[in-house]
Amino acid sequence: MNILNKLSPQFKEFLQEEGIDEEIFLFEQTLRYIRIKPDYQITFEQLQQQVSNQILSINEIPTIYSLPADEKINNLQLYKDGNLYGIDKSSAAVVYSLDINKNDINLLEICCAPGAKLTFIADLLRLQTKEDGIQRKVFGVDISQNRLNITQSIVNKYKLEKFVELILEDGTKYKSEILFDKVLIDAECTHEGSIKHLKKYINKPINEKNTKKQQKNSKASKKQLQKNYTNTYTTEQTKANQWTEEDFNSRFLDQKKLQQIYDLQFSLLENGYRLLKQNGMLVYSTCSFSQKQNEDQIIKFLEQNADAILVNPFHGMNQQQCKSGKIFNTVRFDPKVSNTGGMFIAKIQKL
Ligand SMILES: C[S@@+](CC[C@H](N)C(=O)[O-])C[C@H]1O[C@@H](n2cnc3c(N)ncnc32)[C@H](O)[C@@H]1O
Repeated sequence: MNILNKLSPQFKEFLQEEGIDEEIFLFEQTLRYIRIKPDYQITFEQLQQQVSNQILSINEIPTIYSLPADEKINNLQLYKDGNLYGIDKSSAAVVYSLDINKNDINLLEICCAPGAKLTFIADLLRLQTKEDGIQRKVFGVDISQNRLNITQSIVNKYKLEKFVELILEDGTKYKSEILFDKVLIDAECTHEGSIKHLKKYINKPINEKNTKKQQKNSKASKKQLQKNYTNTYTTEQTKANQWTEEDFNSRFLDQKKLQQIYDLQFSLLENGYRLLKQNGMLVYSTCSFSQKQNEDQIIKFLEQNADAILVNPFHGMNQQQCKSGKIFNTVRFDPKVSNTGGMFIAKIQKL
């Protein structure tokens, strides 16, 4: 059955209002992506033998490879030993756009869990430290304890503890005594760019979408969240990517909740920028296709911050596989063009 027929009229309305082409949901991603630890010594022939004979090198981003979408990685020895990670190419590109180099000592990622980008950043810092002995760190802030627990276990698995500090905090309020060389804000968003995940939800029969157990969990975790935080609009289920119907509706269809997310994104941007050193770089990314959550946020931010300028996120990277955003110097990964999940990337320099 055509998946477009399964989208609810309200969801279609959301897509229309946000200027998102619903045909995007017809796209089937045929590739998945992996990352090899940057200093792990392995030849391409060995990767073909140990991972898949269909592995391909992604030339634009070092250490990233593609596999057919249905290849599993969990049983691979390289994965078990902590030398191989699963990461979408669009997420790897977000880290690549930070252009991490020897001058970067302290980095900050706000909205860091479950840590796909954070562990990539930490690996690149570890590599620099291996060369010159100078200790470096990425500070990861997230509002969800559950998701930070998952992040910590990934950090431990990949032995990156010395290069990562995790902080349970609202990213709009986080304060620090140091300013950061680079800041990544991988902002909470409506997530409809994660098409693979959204399709799983849309394809579920309606009675599976909102089981009693999920409803109960959802209520319990909502209470917990209300106890801990005041400004979040998501439940622990959505944060663990196990959406209930209620989560789905509130994420896309409730105008008040949508406004809350726009406000949250802008406050994250403001706070991240406040924590950035002069001449430092801030990258803002979301996995939403929505202009209101992407370009509009950046335009408003630039209007209010005279010392902020937009710079090209891809210092020399071949941009054939992604599209320009709706304003100059921003980038969009459009699944139909890039064979990845959706992603928006903007890079701002503080003059
Ligand atoms: C898109 S996910 C981040 C993915 C992550 N950067 C990665 O690459 O694995 C968004 C995250 O924002 C977090 N979040 C939501 N509201 C927040 C807030 N006010 N402060 C900090 N984190 C928040 C959520 O808990 C969630 O983990």
